[in-house]
Amino acid sequence: MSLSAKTTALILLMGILLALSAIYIQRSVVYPAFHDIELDYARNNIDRVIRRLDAQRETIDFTVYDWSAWNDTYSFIQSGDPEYIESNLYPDTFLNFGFDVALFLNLDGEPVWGKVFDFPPEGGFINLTETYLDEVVAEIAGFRNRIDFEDDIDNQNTSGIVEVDGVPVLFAMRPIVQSNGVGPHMGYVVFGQFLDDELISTLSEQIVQEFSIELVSEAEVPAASDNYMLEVIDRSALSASKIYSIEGTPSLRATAILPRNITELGSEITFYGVALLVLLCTALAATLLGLFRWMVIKPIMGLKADISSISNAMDYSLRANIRNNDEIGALSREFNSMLGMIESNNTELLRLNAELTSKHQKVLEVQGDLQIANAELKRLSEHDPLTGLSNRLALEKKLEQAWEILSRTGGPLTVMLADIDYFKLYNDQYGHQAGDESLKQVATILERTLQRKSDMAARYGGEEFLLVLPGTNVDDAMSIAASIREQVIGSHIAHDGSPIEPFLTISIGVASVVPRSDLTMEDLVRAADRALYKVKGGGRNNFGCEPVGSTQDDSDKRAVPLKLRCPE
Ligand SMILES: Nc1nc2c(ncn2[C@@H]2O[C@H](COP(=O)(O)OP(=O)(O)OP(=O)(O)O)[C@@H](O)[C@H]2O)c(=O)[nH]1
Repeated sequence: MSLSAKTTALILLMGILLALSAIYIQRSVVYPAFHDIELDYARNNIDRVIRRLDAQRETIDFTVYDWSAWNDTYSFIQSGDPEYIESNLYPDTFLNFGFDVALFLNLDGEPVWGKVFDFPPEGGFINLTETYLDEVVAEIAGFRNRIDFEDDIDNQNTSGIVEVDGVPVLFAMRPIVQSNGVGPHMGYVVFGQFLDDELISTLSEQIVQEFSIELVSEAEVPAASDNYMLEVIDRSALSASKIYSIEGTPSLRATAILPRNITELGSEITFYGVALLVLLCTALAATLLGLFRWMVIKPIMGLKADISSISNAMDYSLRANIRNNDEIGALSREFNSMLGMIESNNTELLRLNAELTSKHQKVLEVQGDLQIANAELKRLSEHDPLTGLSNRLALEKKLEQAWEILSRTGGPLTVMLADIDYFKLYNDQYGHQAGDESLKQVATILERTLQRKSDMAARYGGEEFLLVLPGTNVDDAMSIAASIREQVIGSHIAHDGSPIEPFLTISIGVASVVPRSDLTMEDLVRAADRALYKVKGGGRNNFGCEPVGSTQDDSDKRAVPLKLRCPE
């Protein structure tokens, strides 16, 4: 995985973690905070509704207070004078005060006068007295007992809500006293108002908060100490309810449906906040990545390209071109410094190598000289310096070798011992140096006559030569001996002192055998020597053969293979 990919993955991971953290904080901190504000707002609103209902109750109570402490009312409750009603309580009076119910009760709770009206929105009024008066009187009459006549006159009142044909009626009751506020109490004034949809709508408009009401009995009242009931309906609405109690008696449940503006606002803030955060993170990540690529990746790739080209060219005089004044630049400088060291080491190595090559060349030359010298030494150690033929040392090795091989293969081994006749006389007559020259001439003849590579001509003694012919049988050897004799004669090397011919002659003794364990090389050479001796004794300038035996005396007795028998 490249550095760039790793960095991208890391930045992405950090971005995701940041966004998740932001979402988590929004959910666990911001949302709950907004929700709490929303609940407080809901409580405040439903409290406003309750306060408005109570204000409505107080308004009715003030009016009742006004009418109950009025001498005309005091007289009316006792006399029942219709003049009082006609003068004061016509339907418009109800409308002006906003009342639907007006009752004047005697001390026993029976109505002296009472009316129930309904005022529809389209105008006019509906008289519901006959329909509901008895029911209203029956519902309200029991409230008289709540008035404490021992209390201050201002506190001698009661109010509440009763249900009339399913509609809540908010009312206030006070005892009727004289205008100066003293008794005795002559009866009760009750004014009431239908809490119908129209009135609730009017109250809602006044407090700019829609709400609804429903009657509750004490049994229905929830146990919650603050009587609030807050319930989330959905994402956009919240229901807030509260019990409206009058004089400690639960009477109504007011409910307001509130829009969840705060939550929606919080949701929007969260959404746009997270979106902005993600956007900023993305922009920041892209910027960081671009900077990282420009400041780190690009110089690294440049350094890598330089290293690759230097490595491929194997030219350590080249240098990396990154000149940054940072860690990568430092790396480049270190690399260049290393290249400098490699270059100087390389130069030194090349110099040492050239030196070694030169020394090696010299060693080779010396080796060549040594080989030549060795070869010359070998040649000198194995050859006679005068004639160039093999010397006795080489001859003995050759004989041993041939004897061993032929003893295994069963082939014949033939030797010839050649000796120049009357050579002492030659030296005496022509000088030692001329003798040396004639020796060389004879050696050349011998060497030229031998045809096989395995044959060898060696200088055996002063003017004596031994020829080794492995694998050559005695007949062929005799032919070779004849050839040598003739060639020596044919050379016409003047030898005036020779008693037999006026030129140089040679005598040759031949011996041949298939090597066996009961014979030795010495036996073979001795046989050739005997043959030579016989030739010398027989007049020289000739060749002859002798069979191989351990001694001269028993040589004739020794059985010799037929094919190796010397010719008669
Ligand atoms: N010039 C020369 N003479 C040599 C060399 N080696 C040996 N001689 C001589 O060869 C002669 C050999 O003589 P002898 O052994 O008496 O034999 P011969 O005179 O050849 O007589 P026969 O062998 O019996 O025919 C000696 O006089 C040696 O001095 C050599 O390297 N150069």
